[in-house]
Amino acid sequence: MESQFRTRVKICCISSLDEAKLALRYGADALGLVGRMPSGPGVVADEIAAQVVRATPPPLATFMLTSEDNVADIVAHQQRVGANTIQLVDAVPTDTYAQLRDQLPAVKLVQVIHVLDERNVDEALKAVADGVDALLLDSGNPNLAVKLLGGTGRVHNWQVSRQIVEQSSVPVFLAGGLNPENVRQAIDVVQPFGLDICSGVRTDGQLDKRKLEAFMKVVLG
Ligand SMILES: O=C(O)c1ccccc1N[C@@H]1O[C@H](COP(=O)(O)O)[C@@H](O)[C@H]1O
Repeated sequence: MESQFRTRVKICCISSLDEAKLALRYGADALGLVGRMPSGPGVVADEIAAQVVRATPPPLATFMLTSEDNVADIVAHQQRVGANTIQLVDAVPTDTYAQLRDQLPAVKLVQVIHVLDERNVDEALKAVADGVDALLLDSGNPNLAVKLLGGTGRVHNWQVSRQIVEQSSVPVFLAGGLNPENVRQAIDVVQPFGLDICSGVRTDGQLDKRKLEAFMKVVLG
């Protein structure tokens, strides 16, 4: 993206209609609904995710996080939830994006890249070349025996993320360990299109109004 009006915010790990309303009241542009995962704190039942999707007005986005890696399972997940955006949290075969576009033409595709080192720059640019609508750079490690695909509460190497932002022709979201204290620096260093946050605005797993307000104040001014 050459320019942006302001940094967009996705509030992730939404677990109820009340959390969705709170996030939207404080200015969220998108809500994240975490599907079944091998690990992580943010999973919500498909029925609740579908309720949140139905209650979310345009032009706001609903991101369905899926760890499924075959097209039929991803499409089935989307049809249960109805989200307008699919966030693929694991690597998928090259032709997956084209097949998803055929079957779900109105749904946007966001590929997560787990930033470990500079090799992830090529991985990110390949996903762009293969046809994703946006990238989301998160912390985690998909190479572990039990995959760590997000929701870590940890930051990664933002210099690598900055390189990806500079070279990507599609919008890039930054995630991983963001909070009200470090988000200003994250924006300055990485200059992402959008931010994505889960644990940094939560207390004991619940969306925390004070942390959310503090986070949004830094981002939106
Ligand atoms: O939250 C989870 O349980 C989760 C599990 C597997 C993949 C992604 C998950 N959440 C995503 O992780 C980012 C970063 O979380 P955090 O801010 O570091 O806690 C979050 O925004 C979700 O997109």
